[in-house]
Amino acid sequence: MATVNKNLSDYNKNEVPDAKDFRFGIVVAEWNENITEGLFNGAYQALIENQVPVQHIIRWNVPGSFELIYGAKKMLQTQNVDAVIVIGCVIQGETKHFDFVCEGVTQGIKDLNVQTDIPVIFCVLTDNTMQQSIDRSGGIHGNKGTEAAIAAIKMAYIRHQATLTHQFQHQNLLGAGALQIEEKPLQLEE
Ligand SMILES: Nc1c(NC[C@H](O)[C@H](O)[C@H](O)CO)[nH]c(=O)[nH]c1=O
Ligand SMILES: CC(=O)[C@@H](O)COP(=O)(O)O
Repeated sequence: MATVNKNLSDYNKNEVPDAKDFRFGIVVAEWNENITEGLFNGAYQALIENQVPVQHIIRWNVPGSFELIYGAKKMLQTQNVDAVIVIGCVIQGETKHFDFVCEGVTQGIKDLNVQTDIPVIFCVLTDNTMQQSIDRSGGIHGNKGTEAAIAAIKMAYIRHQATLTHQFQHQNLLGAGALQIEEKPLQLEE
């Protein structure tokens, strides 16, 4: 379904888990900041509306969407968060640079989702015109930042439930004697 057939800000609050105990990182690109600020506001308000305390939201800025990858990686490495939202707006210019930035960010954020245990939510507009970006950052098509925040809450909940399930299964196996605990000193990567 294309965005034109769905308002990005629409969501069913009854389907959103309780997010009061979750912590969220938001990395915001400064390129097209008139758009990325609108996306951030949509995400921030959606988190607050779903009981996320303001002190559980960490915001970092980066120069452009390509830097969202490194910013999100360092956020994951250094901050205690349950999900990260990356916010950017890439608009087609005269050259092929648009293609490479969009592909690079998409692949980079995908890689972080594969390589780390914390969900990273892709809130990057890749539009042909500024008007398309305006329409999707609080305009006629709603706010992709809102959509991203709800996705972040749902994915943080899925991660939390999966972790609990794994711990429960592990304890059961230990209790049944099916597992032996081997004490080894933690080896940190150089
Ligand atoms: N043209 C846009 C850019 N370009 C800048 C890159 O994202 C990057 O900062 C630069 O190549 C240095 O590494 N960034 C956007 O976010 N949006 C654009 O429309
Ligand atoms: C996505 C970009 O980097 C692009 O907006 C830059 O514009 P141009 O392709 O005209 O250099």
